[in-house]
Amino acid sequence: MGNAAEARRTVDDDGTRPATGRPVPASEGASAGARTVRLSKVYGSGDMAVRVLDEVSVEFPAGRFTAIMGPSGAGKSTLMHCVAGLEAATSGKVYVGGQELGELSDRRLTRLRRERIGFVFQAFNLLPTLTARDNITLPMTLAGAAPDQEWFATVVRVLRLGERLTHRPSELSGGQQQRVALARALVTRPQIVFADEPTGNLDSRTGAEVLDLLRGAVDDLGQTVAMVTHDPVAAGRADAVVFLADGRIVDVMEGPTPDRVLDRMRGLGDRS
Ligand SMILES: Nc1ncnc2c1ncn2[C@@H]1O[C@H](COP(=O)(O)OP(=O)(O)OP(=O)(O)O)[C@@H](O)[C@H]1O
Repeated sequence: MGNAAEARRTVDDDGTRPATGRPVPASEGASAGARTVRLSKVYGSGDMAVRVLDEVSVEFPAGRFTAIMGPSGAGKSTLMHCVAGLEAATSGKVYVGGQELGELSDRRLTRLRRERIGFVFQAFNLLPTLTARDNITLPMTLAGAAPDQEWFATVVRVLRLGERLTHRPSELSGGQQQRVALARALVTRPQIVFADEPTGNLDSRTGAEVLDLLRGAVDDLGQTVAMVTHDPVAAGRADAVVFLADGRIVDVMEGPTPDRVLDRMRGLGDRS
């Protein structure tokens, strides 16, 4: 049996067990980076209701790099936003670590987002008046917490930002700005880092560098990463690819390669 077929077997028919790139022992659920159980998201109501996510059960295992792919409009960004606590589920559950997001007050949810989730967006969202160092430590400053100096030094070393800490974003190249954005996402040691099309706006060399960084964050720092992408080459750097179509998980591919990802996407009717 091929990897993909084997991976598919891990999805329960009734969807109650999260789809994942590998079988998950029952005891491991609580240590998962993040997972959803029968997550649905409906926008609008009545005749205008659109079911964007339909009972999605998926896991982003701790210490692994998972890509999310699917045709345009499949619900990838919505899934990411729900798991990151940026949007509320219509039904079903979302867990970050062992914490179910639906149980949290707005205040605690904001805190969890700030302390336990890292974001890397296409636009780097750096503050132009702050130095690289202050941009990186911004989440801690907002939380009134002091950065763990040893961890800060590790992140800065791995991302090769040591010489750049006093520079402002306008004094940095695109790739350097992206590294600062990634450092900011990592500095709180989040449970999971979400990357939304992190290579979308970049030339191929800088894009490859960003993928190296995400891969390195997983391999060298033990980080958990979930990345939405349209790019089979980017998805090929992940440990597993979760395929969404029409708001449902249709496949999970272990050990993806760009060719296999491209084939699968064609099978889903994607021509992009
Ligand atoms: N706030 C909203 N209100 C109503 N419909 C929405 C809203 N946000 C998203 N949608 C719809 O939900 C569907 C899924 O959107 P989503 O952005 O999650 O897809 P995607 O897979 O990320 O697409 P793309 O690859 O094009 O970015 C789309 O049909 C979109 O129009």
